[in-house]
Amino acid sequence: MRGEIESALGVDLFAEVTGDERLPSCFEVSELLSASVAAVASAASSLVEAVGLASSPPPVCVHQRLVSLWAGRSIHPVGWEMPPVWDAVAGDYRTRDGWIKLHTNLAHHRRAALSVLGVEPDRGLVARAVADWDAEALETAIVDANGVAAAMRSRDEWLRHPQGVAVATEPLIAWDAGRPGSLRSWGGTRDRPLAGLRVLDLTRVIAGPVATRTLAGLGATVLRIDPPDWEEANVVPDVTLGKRCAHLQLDTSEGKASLERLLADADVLVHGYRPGALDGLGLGAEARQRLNPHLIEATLDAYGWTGPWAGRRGFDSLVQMSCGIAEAGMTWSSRTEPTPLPVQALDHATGYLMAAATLAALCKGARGNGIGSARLSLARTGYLLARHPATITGTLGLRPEQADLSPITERTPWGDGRRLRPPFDMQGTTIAWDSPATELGATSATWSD
Ligand SMILES: CC(C)(COP(=O)(O)OP(=O)(O)OC[C@H]1O[C@@H](n2cnc3c(N)ncnc32)[C@H](O)[C@@H]1OP(=O)(O)O)[C@@H](O)C(=O)NCCC(=O)NCCSC(=O)C(=O)O
Repeated sequence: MRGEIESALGVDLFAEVTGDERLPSCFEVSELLSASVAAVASAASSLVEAVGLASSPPPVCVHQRLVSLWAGRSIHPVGWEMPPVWDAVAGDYRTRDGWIKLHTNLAHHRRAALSVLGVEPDRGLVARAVADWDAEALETAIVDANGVAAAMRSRDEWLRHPQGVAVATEPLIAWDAGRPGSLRSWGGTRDRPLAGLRVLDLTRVIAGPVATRTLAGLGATVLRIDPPDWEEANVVPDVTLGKRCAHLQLDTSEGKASLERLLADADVLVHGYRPGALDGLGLGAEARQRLNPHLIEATLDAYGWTGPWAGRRGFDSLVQMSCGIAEAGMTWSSRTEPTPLPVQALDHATGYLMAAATLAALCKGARGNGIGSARLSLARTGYLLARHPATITGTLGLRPEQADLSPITERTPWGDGRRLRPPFDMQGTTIAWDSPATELGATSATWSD
């Protein structure tokens, strides 16, 4: 696993991983997460050397227990509660011939699923309606209605499916051809290597936001943009740590002009709208390059960049259903219903790998080797994990102990909280977040107040 990540990234994974506690799974989930964070740590250390902040890459150390805990909830509220992870309808339902997962956390996706099923948002009504469908037919109908759902497939079925075939031929990290050019000097320090680096964040829910949260932990200024009506209450306290978050209506001329100004002054763009969505907003690759020839990009999608499902909306939990992970979990655990990974590991690993790819691209640029951008997908990360069945049964639960938590109280808009300690260390650098988690749209759409 480390070897594949190393060659995809083009950086030696020299970070030491400490601890051997593992999450329970039939796949090497904790190993995947640790290797992805080792990629971040190793690339960050290489960057410190590349930009002349140290004469050699500083030692880096990854804490497997903390990495695994970060894949659950990273904030531990004091006197308040995190909203539930799932809305009232989301979940696995029995079809005539198998299982389907409905992802209905976002209101427009819920409307799409319910309109296909022709029922009100009630689990019992949904279950009765789903039972009259075949899984793939319902999946297709919901996707055609711009919703999100995934039928449960076995790994063999996925490897034979045209999308599974396409994903298997994609690289873990697809680098573009690169272009000549130099980076703007952002003025990082040994303590905070990314201080002054501007990261524009057009990502949602977990995977992309984990990438930008990781860069913020190294000192980057991260500005996240969302449409004014976008809401992800169940993950916001976890993923907005260290970021500025602003609203922009990008399909208006003022909103687009604001984004163009932000893009022109950015160093990095991390995005996770569906492929083609930025083009639809008049901000396709050429336009972005014209606005900012120095811009490094890291992008993700759900199901890969080639094949019939390239462009399909998706989430980690759906990709796990499609690619055989939920079915393998069911057999392994002797349960009678789809059994996903104990955490949304495809999201977290893909997010860390996007952060690592950004750091590797900065390294390359700093060494005068041009400007490059990377593309990743949840499905390709899933393909990596599914080839690594666990040989040791993990037992780690997701409840942290006091020693796992930072002693500092984080003051959030929802109340005080304690954040997990950082999942890795780098000698001479403070891994920390300069601001607490915040509501979406809380700041102005500018690089500073
Ligand atoms: C997350 C999504 C499922 C959300 O789907 P959708 O709600 O249908 O969003 P889309 O990205 O397709 O965007 C819908 C449309 O809104 C437009 N759009 C986007 N932002 C704006 C703003 N600020 N203003 C105006 N319009 C906007 C965008 O251009 C699209 O236009 P049109 O193109 O004209 O429709 C999808 O973005 C996606 O599959 N992303 C790639 C994978 C990913 O990041 N998944 C979430 C992480 S996984 C995860 O965290 C998890 O498992 O949990």
